[in-house]
Amino acid sequence: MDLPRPTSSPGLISRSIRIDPPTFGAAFEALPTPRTGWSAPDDALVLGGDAAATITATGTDRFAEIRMGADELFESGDVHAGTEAARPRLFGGFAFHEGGCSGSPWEPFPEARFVLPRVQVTFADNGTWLTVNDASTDATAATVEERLDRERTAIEGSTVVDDRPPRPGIRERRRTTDRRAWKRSVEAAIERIRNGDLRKVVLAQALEAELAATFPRAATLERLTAKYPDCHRYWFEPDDGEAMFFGATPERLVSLRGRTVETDALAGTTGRGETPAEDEWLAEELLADSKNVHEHDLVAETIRAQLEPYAASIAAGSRRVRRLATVQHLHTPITAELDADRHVLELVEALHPTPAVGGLPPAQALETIHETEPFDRGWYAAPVGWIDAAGNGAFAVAIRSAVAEPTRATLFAGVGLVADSDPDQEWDEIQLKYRPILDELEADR
Ligand SMILES: C=C(O[C@H]1C=CC=C(C(=O)O)[C@@H]1O)C(=O)O
Repeated sequence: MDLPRPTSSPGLISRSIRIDPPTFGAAFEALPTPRTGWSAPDDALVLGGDAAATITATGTDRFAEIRMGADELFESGDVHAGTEAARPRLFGGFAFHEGGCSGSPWEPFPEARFVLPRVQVTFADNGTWLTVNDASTDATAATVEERLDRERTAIEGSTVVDDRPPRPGIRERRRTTDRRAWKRSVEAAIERIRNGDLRKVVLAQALEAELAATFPRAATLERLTAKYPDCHRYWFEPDDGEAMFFGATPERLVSLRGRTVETDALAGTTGRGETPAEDEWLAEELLADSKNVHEHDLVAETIRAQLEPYAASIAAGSRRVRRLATVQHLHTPITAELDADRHVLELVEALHPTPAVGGLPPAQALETIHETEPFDRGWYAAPVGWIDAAGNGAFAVAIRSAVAEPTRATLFAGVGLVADSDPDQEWDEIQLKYRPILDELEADR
């Protein structure tokens, strides 16, 4: 952890001011690297640049280590945030597996990494805010305020025009898993399920796309942000290298505010129709389909059971259909009141991986994933989100995601398998789940 701070230091100093709203592109380009971003249906759009503090961790204790680092960072501070959305928050995520992030394209990504942006632009309901955070020993209110003035000049004076470069186009595609290998893997998993020691497993694939032009970061993220307002959108540039992990996920892992918890069971999928009537028909069919309902209910029941040890009460809504741009999912919203004050990372650790991305029983499912998938999941399908000084936070499951390098993108998508899954249908479902990112890579026609 990189937090030099003697006891005499005031700790974290944070100052915010309201600024004239820059365009997304101007703010993104003006921010120092490595950049971080977060946007959710009930939250402001936050763009972060550089790090006032970076907390990393590895292994089974990674959740507790990040929490200890956050508690230390937030222990004392001189904070004038101006608005709630601009208060100091650590943004980051975890690897799916402990010991993950070994192979390409994950080398630059630690197993867990959270960043308090040094410079942050927050597009909130009550205006656009510029924030400077500093946790170094020589920081004073005066140096932070001077930096804020300089950053304001840089962002408001940014000459970046909002020219939205075209989508890059794809020169070549490479799959980690061809159709034959996929069929074999799915059949083996189904056999294990039928033999009784596994109830459900989520198997994923990766797709590497060589791009015909440089990946346009700002334009892609701006388009994803605008196109998926109902999803959690996120991006993380690691300290080293030129990679960026990003995506727009419909799946919330957990959010905690005070003692109120909100989470979602999201599993069971069908496509979108050509017309509203066809959409409706597909949705009705999904709600009545026993394979999808079983796949979904395993997730909803497990989330409830995982929350139970922490909750004074839990309530689940009715199973419904959540319609997204390219797919429709079965969705059960779940809320809980905690029995005591807790940190959001306790809940993240208890819930990850839900059977929407892992399986049941967890140990057998993870073993099947390890044995079957010929690539490293890295941060795919893992928790990404934020934590604040009070231990509140919001985390999403990083699906519908990719790692972008200057001229290459690696996309990830998975499907839940139960006893009566069909390999061909599951293959098609994976192709649909690549769409949100692929649509941003394929050349404009
Ligand atoms: C694992 C993924 O989706 C999960 C979330 C919703 C529906 C799912 C399904 O129906 O298989 C998956 O459990 C993915 O998109 O990579």
